[in-house]
Order: sequence, then structure tokens, then C-alpha cells
Amino acid sequence: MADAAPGPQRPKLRVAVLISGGGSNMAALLGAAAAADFPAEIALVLSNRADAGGLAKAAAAGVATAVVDHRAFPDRDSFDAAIDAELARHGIEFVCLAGFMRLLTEGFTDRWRDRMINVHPSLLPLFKGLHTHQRALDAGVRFHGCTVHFVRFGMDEGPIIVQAAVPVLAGDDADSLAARVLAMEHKIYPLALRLVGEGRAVVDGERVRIEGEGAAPGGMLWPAG
Ligand SMILES: Nc1nc2c(c(=O)[nH]1)N[C@@H](CN(C=O)c1ccc(C(=O)N[C@@H](CCC(=O)O)C(=O)O)cc1)CN2
Ligand SMILES: NCC(=O)N[C@@H]1O[C@H](COP(=O)([O-])[O-])[C@@H](O)[C@H]1O
Repeated sequence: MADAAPGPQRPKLRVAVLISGGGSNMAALLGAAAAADFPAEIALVLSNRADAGGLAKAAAAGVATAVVDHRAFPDRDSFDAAIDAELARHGIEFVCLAGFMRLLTEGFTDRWRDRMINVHPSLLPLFKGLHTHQRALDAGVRFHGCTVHFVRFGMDEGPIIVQAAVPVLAGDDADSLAARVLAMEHKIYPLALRLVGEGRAVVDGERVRIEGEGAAPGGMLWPAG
């Protein structure tokens, strides 16, 4: 089967993952990238916090790491310029934000337009920003979920690539809901990067066209009765 890999052999996309914390989404991307037919390689894991748990996970997997601490810079422009320099140093072509908790400048998001994606723990455009799980509970929605999108300067406003929905269960609190959503993040982020790397997630204005999206699942209702 090895020679059945789909399509002409593209060079693997050279990717950096930007984190601020534990890095479970980064680890999911690393795991997916271990597959021979995965169209991207994780060449760098960069954090704005030296105490981010994800740095040790990346180092243990033999991936280069870097720390660019936002507190060491007088403003966002110089911080973003330092990140850019590190990305250039590693020959990075594409950026994945994975729990990266700094708002990036317009200059940075324009330079990386349609070459940078982010995972957000809600069904965008619902619940942009922080504390999404508690806000979903407070709103009483029956479905919640997560989104991988291309990044624009406007927070959580970029074109959507993949989403996953989960039911909100009686007795859920923000932690139990976050855990159910996080498990789906670990599925949709590798899928989104594969679609981008294979050239099947095509940005068309502020929408993404998925080429060969496959059979759609049936509708879901919740509660069931
Ligand atoms: N220009 C953009 N920058 C970022 C985006 C984006 O869509 N456009 N996505 C975020 C990720 N994110 C939500 O998914 C997010 C990250 C951080 C914040 C925020 O309010 N950060 C505060 C600091 C918080 C902290 O340090 O803990 C800030 O930067 O002042 C909101 C949403 C990544 N960047
Ligand atoms: N607004 C951005 C945001 O809230 N991102 C969220 O931070 C968590 C990082 O977890 P991880 O470090 O284990 O990947 C993830 O749930 C991600 O969706």
C-alpha cells in the first residue's frame, strides 16, 4: 500500500506550532505527523512562556523548541517581530496556533495570511474569546464544540476549516465540558492540517472550500427524548 499515497508527492509543509501551555493539541499534531503520508512536518514548537508543559513534550519527541517571552518586549510589534525571526531561522512555511494565548498584531497576521491556523474551543462564531465552556453552559446551548480556522487580525474571525460538535450533558460543569471538547480538538486539528497540506482546504474569500469532503453525517438532536 505504501505506493498508494494519494496524488503527486508534495514536499512536506514545514510547520511551527505556537503554544502557551500544556500542548496536548501540539502533541496530537506531532502524533499525526508521524504517519508517512502526512503532508506536513512539525519542525518547531515555540512558546511565549518558558514554563509551558508542551515544550518538554516536544523536546522528548526530538522537535526543536524556542521560547520568545512576551514580557521581555516593550510592545506587541517587537514581540511579534521576534517570533517572525525565529520562524525564519527554522525555515517555517506554515503556523499552527495551539493554546497560544497572545493576540497577534495586524502586521503579523497579514504576513502569515492563509498560512496560519488556530484551534478555538467553541462552535465559531459562537463564544469568541476566553472562558468558552462556562459561557456555553450559561447560554444553555445543547451542542458545543470546537473549530479550526485560518487566523485573521479580528479575534476568532477567520475562515472556518473543520468543526466538531459535542452534546452538553446534564450535570456538566466547565471542566467536564472542556474535556469532552478537547478530545474532539485532538481529532479536528490533525484533520485540518492534513486538508491544508494536501491542498484540499482552499480559502475562497472569507470561506474555505473543502475539495473531496466525503459523505456527510446525518443530523443530530439533543436531548434525545
Ligand atoms: N490577531 C489574532 N491573534 C490571535 C487569534 C486571532 O484570531 N487573531 N487567535 C488567538 C487564540 N485565541 C483564541 O482562540 C485567543 C488568545 C488570547 C486571547 C487574549 O485575550 N489574550 C490576552 C492575554 C491572555 C494571557 O496572556 O493569558 C492578550 O493577548 O492580551 C484571546 C483569544 C491567538 N491570537
Ligand atoms: N482562545 C484560545 C484557546 O482558548 N485555546 C484553547 O486552549 C487549550 C490549549 O490546550 P493544549 O495546550 O492542551 O493544547 C485548547 O482547549 C484550545 O482550544
